[in-house]
Amino acid sequence: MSDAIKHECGIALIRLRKPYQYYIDKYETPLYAVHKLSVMMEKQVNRGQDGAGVANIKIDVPPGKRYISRYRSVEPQPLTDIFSKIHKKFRKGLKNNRDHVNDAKWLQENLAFTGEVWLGHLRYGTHGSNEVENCHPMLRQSNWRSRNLVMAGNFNMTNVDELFGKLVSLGQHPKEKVDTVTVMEKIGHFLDEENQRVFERFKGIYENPTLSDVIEDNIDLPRLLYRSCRDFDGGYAMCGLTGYGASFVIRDPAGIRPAFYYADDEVVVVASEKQAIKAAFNVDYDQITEITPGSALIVDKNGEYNEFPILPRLEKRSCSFERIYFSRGTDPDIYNERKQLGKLLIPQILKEVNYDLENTIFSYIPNTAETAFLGMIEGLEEYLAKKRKQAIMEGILFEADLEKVLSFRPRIEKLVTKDVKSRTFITADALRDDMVSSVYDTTFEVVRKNVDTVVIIDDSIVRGTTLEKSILTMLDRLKPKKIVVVSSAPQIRFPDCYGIDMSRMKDFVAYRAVLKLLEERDMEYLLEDVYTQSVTALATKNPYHTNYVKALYEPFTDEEISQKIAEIVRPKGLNAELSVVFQTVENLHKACPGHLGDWYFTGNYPTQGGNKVVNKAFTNSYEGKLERAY
Ligand SMILES: O=P(O)(O)OC[C@H]1O[C@H](OP(=O)(O)OP(=O)(O)O)[C@H](O)[C@@H]1O
Ligand SMILES: NC(=O)CC[C@H](N)C(=O)O
Repeated sequence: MSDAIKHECGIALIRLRKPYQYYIDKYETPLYAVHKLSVMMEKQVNRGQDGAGVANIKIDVPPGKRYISRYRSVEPQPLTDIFSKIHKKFRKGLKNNRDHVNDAKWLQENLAFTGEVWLGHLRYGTHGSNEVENCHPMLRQSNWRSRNLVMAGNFNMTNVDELFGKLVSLGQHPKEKVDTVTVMEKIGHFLDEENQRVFERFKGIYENPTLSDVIEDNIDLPRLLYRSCRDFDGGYAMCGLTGYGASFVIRDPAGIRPAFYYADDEVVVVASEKQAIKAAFNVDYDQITEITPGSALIVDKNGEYNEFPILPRLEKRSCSFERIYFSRGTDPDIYNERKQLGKLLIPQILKEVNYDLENTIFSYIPNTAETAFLGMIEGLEEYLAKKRKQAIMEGILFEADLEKVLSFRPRIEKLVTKDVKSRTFITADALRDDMVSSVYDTTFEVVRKNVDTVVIIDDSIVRGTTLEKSILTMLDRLKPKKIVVVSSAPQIRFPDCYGIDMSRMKDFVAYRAVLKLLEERDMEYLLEDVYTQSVTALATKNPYHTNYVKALYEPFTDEEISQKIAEIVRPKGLNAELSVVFQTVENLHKACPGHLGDWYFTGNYPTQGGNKVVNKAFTNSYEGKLERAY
């Protein structure tokens, strides 16, 4: 049994900018923020199904009263679990106090989850087990309000071990090695220092408890974030709430992980996907802004907000896999990009079916690939329109021929149905084989036996399990002459380490194809060369400069690798001819020009840590180790 491939997480932050009473009066409910946060989180369930958490901070609560509330859950439906608990708290609290239902002061004094600052998180764990203790938001508590920190993030650092080492060298004694704790401790350490710095500055001028307020007003969050994050190497959108109610979201300098925000005079909200903000607040898309890479959106204690540049920006390399598969496809930009991905594949597909559209049926593997399929059909229509024009321009003599040309439509069928609306990709490998083989169903009596070619598009082929364990055998029962599998993503060749947790080389069917090619062509010495180079580099102080693994792919063309992939995923006993067509990296960039992060396809990592991870992933695989590379 091996680990599951994991994804990124989802974040949702809401800051109420008006007094709590305002929302009760205007929206006639004390649960305005609860409702909005639950919608934002529901719309991001695609980003995390391992667990979830919600934290809430009340600003300006008198000493002795609780002001931080939090629920986390790893139940099968964590959001339902959390939000039903919050609702229950309200029901219980108001049971004998119905008169107070619209009384903000009473509610804030007597009930949890009535604060102004909200943080929600959906988790796909990448570090640490799937237990409630590892769910975000995490708390770093103190009796000094301004030293409290609540954190949640969508992140993966390539250098967590180094970061952990630095904490130890600072004299800390962390009780855990979970990456979220490491990152939070780092920010927490500098929050403590910042508190101390401001305290030293004002201690002779103000007396306690005024001094505490002065500290809160003078904490320099951009400075503290710079000091904390300058050593981070990875992809991240990290959210933090301070005990006094200021909040921040900092995004990595290459913009690898997504983060968007919207603000008006009532709220400031942040989410990993635009669609979550749109669904909860129904604002225009052009009012939703991307947080600038390397910057932090900071909302102060008074609700004033601003973006601050924190770290030197790197070339923008936002994750393209978000666009291809991961994010919700209802975001209009993503929808169009996915359609474009399908459309751009048309020349390769036509070639593969010998331009014989009469004997070709087009279909898709649900769910994500549906949009690329629509684009593919649009591309076919455009191709046919050109053909018709050409026929007319060239002058067709017989009416029947012209009729045929004009009325011809591509043959589109829904051949595959997915019975469960869940993502198999994130299921543990051992369970996934079973799940994948039973989750799809197929339509019979549409394909003309031994005559038709079936072209079927999927968004991506990673391990090839979906094809091998299910789709191909199923389609073969329809007795097509040939099956052409089309991937709207290029070949996934290199590990990801910035969010989508694909860290083992042998998981990738493209890598397995290359191993076979090397073996067949007596070129296995290349493996040894790359191993020696990687081991040598990893032993030095600077293992970051080269991705040696690229050299293994270089001797082969994309087509040779695709052909070998087709051989590998071909189930025993398959009768149809089989070929696999992948998107080119060039066309991927054309379709998603704002998201040029393509390291899993090209090996060009957006931060230096990536090269170390890939070399390590390779040496692990070469030595037969199953452990992760970062
Ligand atoms: O090559 P593999 O390793 O099998 O992975 C790729 C498959 O995994 C995903 O399906 P999933 O069921 O997760 O999601 P979807 O319904 O959103 O397409 C994706 O859409 C591909 O079909
Ligand atoms: N997918 C993520 O962003 C994971 C966050 C963090 N690495 C965790 O495992 O909890």
